[in-house]
Amino acid sequence: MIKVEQISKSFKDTQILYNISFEIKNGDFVAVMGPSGSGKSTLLYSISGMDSISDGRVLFKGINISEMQENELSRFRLIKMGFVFQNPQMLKNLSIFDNIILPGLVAKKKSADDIRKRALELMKQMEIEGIGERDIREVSGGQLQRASICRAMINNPEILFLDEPTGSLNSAATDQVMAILENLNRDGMTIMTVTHDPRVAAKARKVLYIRDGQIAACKEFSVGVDRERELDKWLKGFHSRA
Ligand SMILES: Nc1ncnc2c1ncn2[C@@H]1O[C@H](COP(=O)(O)OP(=O)(O)OP(=O)(O)O)[C@@H](O)[C@H]1O
Repeated sequence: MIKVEQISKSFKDTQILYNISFEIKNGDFVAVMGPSGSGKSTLLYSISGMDSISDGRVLFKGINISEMQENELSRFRLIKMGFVFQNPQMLKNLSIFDNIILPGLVAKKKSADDIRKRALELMKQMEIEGIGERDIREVSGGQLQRASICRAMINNPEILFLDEPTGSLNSAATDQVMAILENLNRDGMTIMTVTHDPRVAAKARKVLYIRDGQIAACKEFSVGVDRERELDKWLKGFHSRA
């Protein structure tokens, strides 16, 4: 689905990403791990076109998104990609429900009725049916994050990008978000998430370890293995080589 070809990224004179290449296949679940400041978020934003790249290219189903003009790219992102951040970026003057449907109304791909139906379906799936009319300050962090996932899914994107989706959540809320991601991926959603949490990464099928702006290692889990154990072993070995 996404081919990342030798991308580099600099902010002014500082190079952050070096010559990164990899592929995200349809239905993949990729977790990006690595030390703080290694370039994980920059990688996510560079691949998704939220940030420009300095070199290389990103192909989304063969389309070179690195060459798109900003207005074309923002429409492309709105329709094809869903985004979830560590701190849910919801509008304060809208209810939870209105926040969820907003990208649907902006995209105008479906009628307002269909968008509302889709929102209700998603809220049911994420088990937050009852909170639609609430203000965003009247729900828990976990509920708000689940609402952000609904919002990210409202236009039926082809890929979901998440940046530390559980970073501000307690352990129960983290479990719920992890279960949601696992279910979405099982239903065919392609997912790429940046995470510090090995439990979240263990839900992925593939883990990229970024160090100093490069892919230092990549782990693909075989079917049926205890992923948490495998990942723990892999990360320990990796840290000892560091
Ligand atoms: N807009 C920006 N302008 C300049 N430098 C930036 C910008 N965004 C990120 N950086 C720098 O790029 C480097 C990588 O940042 P990035 O946020 O990608 O790291 P990360 O691996 O996601 O870190 P963390 O795990 O702490 O979130 C850091 O040194 C950061 O200071």
